Amino acid sequence: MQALIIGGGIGGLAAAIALHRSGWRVQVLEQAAEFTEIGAGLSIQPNALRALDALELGDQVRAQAVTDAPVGTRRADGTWLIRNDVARLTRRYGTWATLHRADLLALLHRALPPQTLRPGVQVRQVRPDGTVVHSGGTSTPDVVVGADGLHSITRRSLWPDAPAPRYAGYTTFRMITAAYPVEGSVESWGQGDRFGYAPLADGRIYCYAMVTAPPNSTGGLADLRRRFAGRHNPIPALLESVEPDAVLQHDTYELPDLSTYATGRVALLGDAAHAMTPNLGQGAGQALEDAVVLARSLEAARTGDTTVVQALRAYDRARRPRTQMIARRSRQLGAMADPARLPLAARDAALRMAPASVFVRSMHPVLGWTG
Ligand SMILES: Cc1cc2nc3c(=O)[nH]c(=O)nc-3n(C[C@H](O)[C@H](O)[C@H](O)COP(=O)(O)OP(=O)(O)OC[C@H]3O[C@@H](n4cnc5c(N)ncnc54)[C@H](O)[C@@H]3O)c2cc1C
Repeated sequence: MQALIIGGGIGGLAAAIALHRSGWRVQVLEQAAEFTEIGAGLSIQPNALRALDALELGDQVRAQAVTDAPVGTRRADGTWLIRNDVARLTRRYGTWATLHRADLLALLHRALPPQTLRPGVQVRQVRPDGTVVHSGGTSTPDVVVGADGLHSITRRSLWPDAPAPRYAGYTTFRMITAAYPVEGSVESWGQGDRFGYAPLADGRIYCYAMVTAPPNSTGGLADLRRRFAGRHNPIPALLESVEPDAVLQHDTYELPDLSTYATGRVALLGDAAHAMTPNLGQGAGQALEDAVVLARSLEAARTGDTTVVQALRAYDRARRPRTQMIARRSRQLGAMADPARLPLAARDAALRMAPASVFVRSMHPVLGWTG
């Protein structure tokens, strides 16, 4: 039984590992000449780490990550909005981790035999019968997995009526600064903007900012330094140490809910199925969960106990409600930061009325995945 995976990002490589381990012949087609990730950090929440454990990669991730750093949320003046008891959180939900995206991708890449990976091959069309037309010819595998991201050609080929990605209302900046002492993994909420920082294992700091703005309207590092100049420490210092070409800036899009993640012998996975806003740090985590569940659903098809079509329907039933719930919660959390929707005073009052941690509470069913 042969599985063809379109896209070699975190989701595609994780799916390839899960399917390869359960006995499928796997090919990953990746349009880029190499399997690479952008220069940014990644939060691995407890549920995502459990999915990596299911792929037998959790310990390698823990070894390369900062785990269970103190987490909290500050107001723009530096006073604490939420300060979490990390020991309690870890006991309740499991370990948190932050690592460099490239380290995670390299680790996934190493777990696959080289002959499964085909970089430099671009998919041009996926036909309803599961035939994949690409720059290297055509392929007719037993199952096709579209793990090709927000602008998925798999989705555009076979879900022609699916709604287009929509603008989430803010620009996102990501950067890695030089080593700097920080108190843990912190988010600072201002009016219409947020700034986050978290240590990486080598002492450097992964930073991100989200600024409410119309699309194509914000102007790079200079803008960012001006905007956060009066913010509490260490934010201005972190921004001073950033090299201009280390800043990744892009308008943030999310995918409206699809009515199914599977059609015939083709399934969507990761951002191709459910690209979500980054507020809960769950997009890659959900792609990892998808990969584990997809391989389990397809196991019965590999052994002949069910058909691929039925197995992919089971995958869709298992994954769509959860991923769409998480996308909704992530959107709601992002809306709290938008002063046009919730003025600052009302937001802080709402947060004060929920003293434990609205963030952790909103994440409770999200983190609770047991596979
Ligand atoms: C600002 C920001 C911060 C985030 N932070 C976090 C976080 O902390 N934690 C977390 O869990 N998630 C986070 N996410 C979400 C996470 O980055 C994504 O959900 C995840 O990377 C999606 O992985 P993927 O493999 O589904 O898609 P992608 O990473 O988009 O990979 C798709 C791959 O398919 C390839 N491809 C596309 N089209 C074709 C084609 N036609 N032919 C062949 N190959 C093709 C692409 O080149 C690419 O390699 C964040 C997202 C953003 C925007």
